Amino acid sequence: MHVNKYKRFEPVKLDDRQWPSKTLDKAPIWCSVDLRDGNQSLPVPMSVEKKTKMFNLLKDMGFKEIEVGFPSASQAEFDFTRKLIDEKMLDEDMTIQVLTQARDELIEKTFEAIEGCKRAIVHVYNSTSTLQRKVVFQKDKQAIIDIAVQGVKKVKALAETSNVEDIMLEYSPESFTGTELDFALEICEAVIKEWEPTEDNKIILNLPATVEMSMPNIYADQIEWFCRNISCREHVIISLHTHNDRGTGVAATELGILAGADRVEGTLFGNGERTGNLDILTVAMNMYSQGIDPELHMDDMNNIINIYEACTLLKVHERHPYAGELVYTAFSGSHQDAIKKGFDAYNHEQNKTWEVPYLPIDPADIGREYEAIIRINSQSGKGGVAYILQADYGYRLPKKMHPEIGKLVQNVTDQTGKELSSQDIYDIFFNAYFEQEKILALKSFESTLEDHDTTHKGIKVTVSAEVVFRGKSRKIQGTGNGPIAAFVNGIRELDIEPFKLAEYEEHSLNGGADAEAVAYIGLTNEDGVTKYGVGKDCNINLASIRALISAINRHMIR
Ligand SMILES: CC(=O)SCCNC(=O)CCNC(=O)[C@H](O)C(C)(C)COP(=O)(O)OP(=O)(O)OC[C@H]1O[C@@H](n2cnc3c(N)ncnc32)[C@H](O)[C@@H]1OP(=O)(O)O
Ligand SMILES: CC(C)C(=O)C(=O)O
Repeated sequence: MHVNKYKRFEPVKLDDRQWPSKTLDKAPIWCSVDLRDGNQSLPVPMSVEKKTKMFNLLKDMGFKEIEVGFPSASQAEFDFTRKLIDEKMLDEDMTIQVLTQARDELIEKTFEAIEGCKRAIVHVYNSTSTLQRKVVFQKDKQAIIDIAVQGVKKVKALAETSNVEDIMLEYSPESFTGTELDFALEICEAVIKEWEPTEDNKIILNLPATVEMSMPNIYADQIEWFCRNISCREHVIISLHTHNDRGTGVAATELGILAGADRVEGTLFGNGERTGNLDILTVAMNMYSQGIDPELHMDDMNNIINIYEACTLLKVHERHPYAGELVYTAFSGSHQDAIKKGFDAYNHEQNKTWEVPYLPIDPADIGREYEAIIRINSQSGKGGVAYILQADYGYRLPKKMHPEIGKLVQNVTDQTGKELSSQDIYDIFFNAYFEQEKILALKSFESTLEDHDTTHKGIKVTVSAEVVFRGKSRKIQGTGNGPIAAFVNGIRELDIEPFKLAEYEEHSLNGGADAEAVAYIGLTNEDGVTKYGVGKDCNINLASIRALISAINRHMIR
C-alpha cells in the first residue's frame, strides 16, 4: 500500500460552528434523483417503460420534486420527459426537474423537452473543483464562472419565451466538496446576480458532495459556512446532494441539514454513481424512528423493493438499513430473548412508545411481518423458540418449560448445522409433546363431578378411564378434588415411577366459542428432574389429562 500518495482533507475554519447544537425536527424538501443520477449509473439504464414504473412509485411515495432525467442526453430521456407532460402524468402539486450541462445547445433541447409543462426546475451544473478546473476544463476560475453565467443567461432567455408557467433555476457547482469554499461562493453569487431570485421566485443552490472526500462533520462545516456567507439567504433554497464514497452519505446529509440546508436530493436505497447517491429512504426512516414525520410513504417496503429491483436490476442488500431481508431477524439467542420480552412488554403498554430491544422501529410499520423476526439456528436460544411457537402457532409455553424445548431444538441445530424453519420448530415440538403416548396411552375418559356445598370446598371428581399401559389395556378409576388428581389416583395401581405435579398452566388456543384448550404440566420425579407434557383438546379436562400423560411418557422414555 502507498499511503503517502494521499493527502488529508483540510478542515474548514469555522470555530463558532452552530450545527452541533442543532436538532432535526422536520423533513426537508425531498427530491428524488433516481431517474437521473440513479439511472445514469446503471449498467443497463432504464427503458421508458421502466422509468414510468419507477416514476409512478416515487409519485405514490409522495415525492413532490423528481429529477426525471437529462433530456438532452438521449432520445429515451427526452421521450420520457415528453411522455410525462403529454400524458399528464404529473399531479398538480408536483414539479419535474431536468438536468443539463451549462451548454447552450443542451439547454435549448432541455426546454424543448419541458414545453407545455406547468412547473419545472431546470438544473444547470458545471464542475468547479480545483482538480476538474485543472485537468478537465483547463480553465481559470473566471472562465469557469463564465460557463455558469452563460448557462444561466440562456435559461433566463428561454424561460422568458417558454410556455412553462413556472420555471425555477437550480444551479450546482458540481464537485462542491472539492472546490475552495470562497470560489464556490463566488460562482454562486455570480449565478444569483444573473438570475435575480426573489422571495417568490427562489433559486435552488445545490451543493453536491459529488465525490465524498471528507468526514461528514467537514461537509456540515462547508454547508454552514456557505449558508452564513451567501447573500440574500432568504431567496435561496440550499440543497444537499451527497454521494457515499466513504460510506457516510447519510451522516453527511443529516449533519448538512443541521447546518442549514432546506432540501435533500437522493435515491431509493442509494443507487447512484460508484458507491451510490444518498439513500433517501434511510434518512427518511431515521427521521421516522425519531418521531419526525418524514412526509414520504414507506409503509409497503416490499413493494418499493420489488419495483426498485425490477427497474434497476440491482438487489437490495440483506443488511440494508430498514429494508434488507435480514434486518428484522435475530438468530442469536440473547437477541431473541430480549426481542420476545420487548414485544410482550410493548403489547401490555398503554401509551405504546416503541421500545423493543434490537429493533429500532416496529417492522409492521413498513409492512413487514413479525414471522420472520426470529429465525432459529445453532446460535439461537430458548426465547426465540418460545417466540415462534407463540407468534406462529399460539402456544404460550410456561417460562420454566423454555429450557426444555430450547434444548430439543438445539440438539437438532447442532446435528444439522442448518437454520430451522418455523415449521421445523413446530414439528420438533409436536413430535416431542403430542406424539408421546408410547408407554401410557389414553383410550377413553369420563369424569363426574359431585359438589357437596355451595362453597365448592366439597368438590369430588370421579374419573373412569381406559388406558393402554405397556401394550396392555387397563381400566382405571380414581377420585380426587379435580380431574388431574382423580386420574393420578387412578393410575397409582400401574407401575409408574412416583412424581410430583410441579407446574400446571392452560390457555385457549385459537379464541372463539369452539376454541381448543391447551394445557402444560410439569412433573418432577424422585431425582428432582422435571419434564413437561402438553395436551390439547376441545375439553379442558381432557387437555389436562393428555398433558399429564404426555409428561409421564416423557419421563419414562429414556
Ligand atoms: C456529477 C454528475 O453526475 S453530472 C451528470 C453526468 N451525466 C451525464 O453525463 C449523463 C448524460 N450525458 C451525456 O449523454 C453526454 O455527456 C452529453 C450528451 C450531455 C454531452 O455529450 P458530448 O458533448 O458528446 O460529450 P461530453 O459530455 O464528453 O462533453 C464534454 C465537453 O463538455 C464540457 N462540459 C462538461 N460538463 C460541462 C458542463 N456541466 N457545462 C458545460 N460544459 C461542460 C467538457 O469540458 C467537454 O468540453 P470539450 O469538448 O471542450 O473538451
Ligand atoms: C449534477 C450534480 C448535482 C451531481 O449529480 C453530482 O454532483 O453528483
